[in-house]
Amino acid sequence: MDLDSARKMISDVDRQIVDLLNARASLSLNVGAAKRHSLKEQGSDGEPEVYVPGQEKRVFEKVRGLNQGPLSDDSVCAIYREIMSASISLQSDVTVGYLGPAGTFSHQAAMNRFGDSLAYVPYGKIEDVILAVAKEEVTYGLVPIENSTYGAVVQTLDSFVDQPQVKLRAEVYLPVTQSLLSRYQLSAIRKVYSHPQAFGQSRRWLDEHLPNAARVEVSSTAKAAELASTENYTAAISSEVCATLYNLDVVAKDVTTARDNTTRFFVLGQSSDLPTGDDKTLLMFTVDHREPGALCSALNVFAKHKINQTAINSRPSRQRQWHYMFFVEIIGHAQDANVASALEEIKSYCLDLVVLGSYPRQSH
Ligand SMILES: O=C(O)C(=O)C[C@]1(C(=O)O)C=C[C@@H](O)C=C1
Repeated sequence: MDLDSARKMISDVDRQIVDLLNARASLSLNVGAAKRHSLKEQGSDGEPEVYVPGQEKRVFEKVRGLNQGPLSDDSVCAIYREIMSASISLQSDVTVGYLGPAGTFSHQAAMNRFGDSLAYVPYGKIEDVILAVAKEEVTYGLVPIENSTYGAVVQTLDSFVDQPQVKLRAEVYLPVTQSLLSRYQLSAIRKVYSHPQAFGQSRRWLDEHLPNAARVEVSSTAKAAELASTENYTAAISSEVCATLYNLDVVAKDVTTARDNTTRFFVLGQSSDLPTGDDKTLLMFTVDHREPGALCSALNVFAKHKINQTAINSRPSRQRQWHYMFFVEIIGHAQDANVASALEEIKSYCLDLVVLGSYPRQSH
């Protein structure tokens, strides 16, 4: 086939693609209308949930299965990410809050999950993102919950204690590579800015290569890059995206201690999604520590109902001295029969129990 004929045929296919995209978009408007109608029938005049992670997971699985190439599955999914992003924005003006400024890993995770068609709102602190969701200032919020190298993000856990009404809607995994960014050579760097999590993930590299540089903690890795772009003899542990955004050089690429360094985020909203058959649930509770074995009795309830626990974290309760808030993640949806009965039973061992939400399990 010659060049002109190939381009002519591409142009014909483009016409069909645009028609099909718009046919799909019209159906998405029908979906939006149907959601509103069913809410009204239930007696609510609230706004329906536009972002439905369970349905998106089904769409991605479906298109992967349909794909015969030559496009890779990842390319097809990236295109579908944008199709569904546009579909969400047609149904409603959705805003997503994240820990800013632009270029943070939270920003990248939010863009990966929601695509280009939505409005993103940066906040200075994780607490402020969660508060913005609680006050319905934004439709959804995205916050980091744990890093595979450095562990739990305690600001997020503590903010759940302060805003227990927000609901988890989805989980997102993002591979994270930290780099040293600066306008200076390694030997000239006197001070390094970063977020405590990023310092934790690259401590060994810094001990070895910049043992005498002061380490100054700031609210995000993007903020660190912003500071390194203005202050003399400084550097930032940050992402390569920030090198471009803040006009810095990548002095050392990938200074992260562990390979496969990954951060997990939660998407927060006003409600959780319906069960998909492959979900996880995060609970938060305190137990009366004067009762011998109280925590053990509570956790045993899950074993009894054959429910797998995937994570446990604790934080000081900040209400009763030497009491702890436990965060337990289990396999299953709060509406699954076995989980619902376990939750009923566990209440008798807990001083307070909050189901923070259920969300479709994502591979990572
Ligand atoms: O099925 C829905 O609930 C939709 O809103 C449609 C749709 C899609 O375009 O496929 C769009 C957004 C949701 O997050 C999931 C799917």
